[in-house]
Amino acid sequence: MVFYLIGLGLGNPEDVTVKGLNAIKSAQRVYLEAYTSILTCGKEALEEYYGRSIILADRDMVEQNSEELLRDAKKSDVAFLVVGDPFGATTHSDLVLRAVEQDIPYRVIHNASIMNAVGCCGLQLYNFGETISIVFWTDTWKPTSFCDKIDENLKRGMHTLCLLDIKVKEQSIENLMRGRKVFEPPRYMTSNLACSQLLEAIESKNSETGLTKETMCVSLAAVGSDEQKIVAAPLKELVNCELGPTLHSLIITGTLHPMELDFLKQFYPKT
Ligand SMILES: C[S@@+](CC[C@H](N)C(=O)[O-])C[C@H]1O[C@@H](n2cnc3c(N)ncnc32)[C@H](O)[C@@H]1O
Repeated sequence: MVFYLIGLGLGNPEDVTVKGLNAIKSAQRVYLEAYTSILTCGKEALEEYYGRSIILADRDMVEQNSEELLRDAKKSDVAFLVVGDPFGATTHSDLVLRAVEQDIPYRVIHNASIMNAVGCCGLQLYNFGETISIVFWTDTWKPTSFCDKIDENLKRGMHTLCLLDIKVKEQSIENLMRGRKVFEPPRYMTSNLACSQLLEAIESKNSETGLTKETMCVSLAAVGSDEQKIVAAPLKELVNCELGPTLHSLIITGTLHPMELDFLKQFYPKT
């Protein structure tokens, strides 16, 4: 039988493909990968639309306990659902390799990913350089290495897609030390926080080259859903723009083609 990796797309339960839905309906067990991305509609809305109950698969289950996931996949179909595309940003290659090792046939059913849906702001996908991740800073840990990657992209005139950190099933140091299995509420980084970390990073680097507070950036919220919102402004202004519900992504623009610029104008903040 088959281990299916099925992309759900980005917006609503209806974004699943017909092929994906058929595989979900025929699978004996259905898992939802629940730590690299989310659909804001929640698991219940998916269950209702698919007519199937869904088991949430956290990072531990996928990375440490894949036997459970792949259990019986030789005898019956198992579906592993991933928001976006199963190979968009987080590739889940490990899981596929474990299925291959166990001689379990697998099939991938693709869908839209944030990696290509960002084209909705009018920037050409061809003009993007390396994608980066911006992580939540702490009081004592403020990595700025992503600035070098942004500068590398800027030198070549390329745009930079910044994926923003997601923290689920985090434990406070205190609970961890006491061995208590109590988890913090999930956190999804907003574009405002990403912009403010970037501004602080620029200041700490004290450099006038590459990324500056004047650089034109684009924030995208809830792409693909009815709440989708896009705002384009210089970094120093974008930090204060309200985007609405997460998930958010941020783009630092490189050299803008006149048509890209024209397209972006519709997303300038209304004054
Ligand atoms: C690991 S990546 C997503 C991988 C997913 N498999 C895909 O193909 O889209 C997760 C990050 O992508 C961005 N993202 C995902 N969905 C988004 C959406 N609908 N709107 C804006 N940003 C999104 C956020 O920055 C989020 O933290």
